[in-house]
Amino acid sequence: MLNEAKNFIQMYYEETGQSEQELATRLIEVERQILTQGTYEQTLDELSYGAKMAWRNSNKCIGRLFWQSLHVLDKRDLHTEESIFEALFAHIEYATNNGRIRPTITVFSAQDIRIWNHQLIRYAGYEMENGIIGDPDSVGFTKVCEKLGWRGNNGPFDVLPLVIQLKDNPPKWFEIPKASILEVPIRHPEFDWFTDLGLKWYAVPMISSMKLEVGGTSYVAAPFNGWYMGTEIGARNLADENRYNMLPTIAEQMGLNTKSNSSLWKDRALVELNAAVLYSYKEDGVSIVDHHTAAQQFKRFEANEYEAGRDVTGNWSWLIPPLSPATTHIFHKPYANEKKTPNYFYQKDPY
Ligand code: HEM
Ligand SMILES: N/C(=N/c1cccc(CO[C@@H]2CCNC2)c1)c1cccs1
Repeated sequence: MLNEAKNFIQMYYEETGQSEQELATRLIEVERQILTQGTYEQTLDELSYGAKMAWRNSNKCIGRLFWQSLHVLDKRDLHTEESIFEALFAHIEYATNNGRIRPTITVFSAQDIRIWNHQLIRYAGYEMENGIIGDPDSVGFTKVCEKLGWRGNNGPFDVLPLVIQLKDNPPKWFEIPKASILEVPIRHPEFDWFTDLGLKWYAVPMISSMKLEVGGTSYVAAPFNGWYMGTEIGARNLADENRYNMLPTIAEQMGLNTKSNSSLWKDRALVELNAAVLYSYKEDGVSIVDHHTAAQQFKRFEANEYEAGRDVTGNWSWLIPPLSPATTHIFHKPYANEKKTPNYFYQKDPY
């Protein structure tokens, strides 16, 4: 830990232009804390900058241009389920901001707290005799919630409860108040029948299953949000066969020949679904970015990093969008997938 701490503090002080003297003083204090207590407490500034560096180092993220504008909420002093739930509530409200989404992370104390949700807001999935209702991706976690006593309405868009666990205590669940959950009904700019599909999605993606590693400290409960890139909803969540699988229905409504691959019915349905998602979010004033704009922003990120004398690392297969990937510059160049820290990492599910 001492080594990782020193490397991080060194990098942080150099990047933020603090003096050699300040660096030396801080390093002595950090070393003293680690040698006497086995760990050290990062200052709010160190933690805040570390969380931003972790975003900058996230190889799979196309949205990294805005890494310096991350809002960091320090909740390392909370140690009861109720206070933590309140803080998650506050995160949802603050990040949503009535649609003008603020990229935000809330950092809870480094140990003893786990959030069981994959995302703070996500739809339930129910396995029924003749198929799945809701989000198939959520079937496992929905069963866990039902085992804890939660009951949904067996609907396609039931928002799951927040589930948090302190130490080895039994996990506790809390319903998120409906007023805090901003959703967007999906309609199409030309096809009036689109509304009748009854599709909607939630405004803010808030990942709560990853850990934040900064200077040798693992923050295993550190939910973070940005805004969506439209393809995540339109080309995956509502399109994948093992998600909401909407392409056949949309193609039929469009009058396309779904019996022949070469009619490109899937591709035509996919484009209209993605156009509908972008149209709906924009009309409701909810932040979203199309994949072309996101790629251009990523190109600016690459230029900024070059100016700063840093190598850009990336995971090509994740950085290219799932719709029209070759229309972006990303598709046509390689990226080194080198893992830098600070960063966000997967961790094993607590259930
Ligand atoms: C501000 C708008 C943002 C946009 C549009 C954006 C976009 C994306 C997209 C499209 C992905 C791929 C997701 C997938 O294919 O399932 C991704 C991955 C990721 N993003 Fe961003 N992002 C944003 C902000 C952030 C922020 C604020 C953080 C953290 C502070 C972040 C950290 C990550 C990480 C860690 C991954 C990889 C997740 C994994 O490995 O499963 N992003 N991002
Ligand atoms: N737009 C986003 N998209 C995602 C970012 C990270 C992860 C995910 C969901 O990842 C799941 C696991 C692999 N694909 C789906 C989505 C953001 C979420 C939080 C901050 S930005």
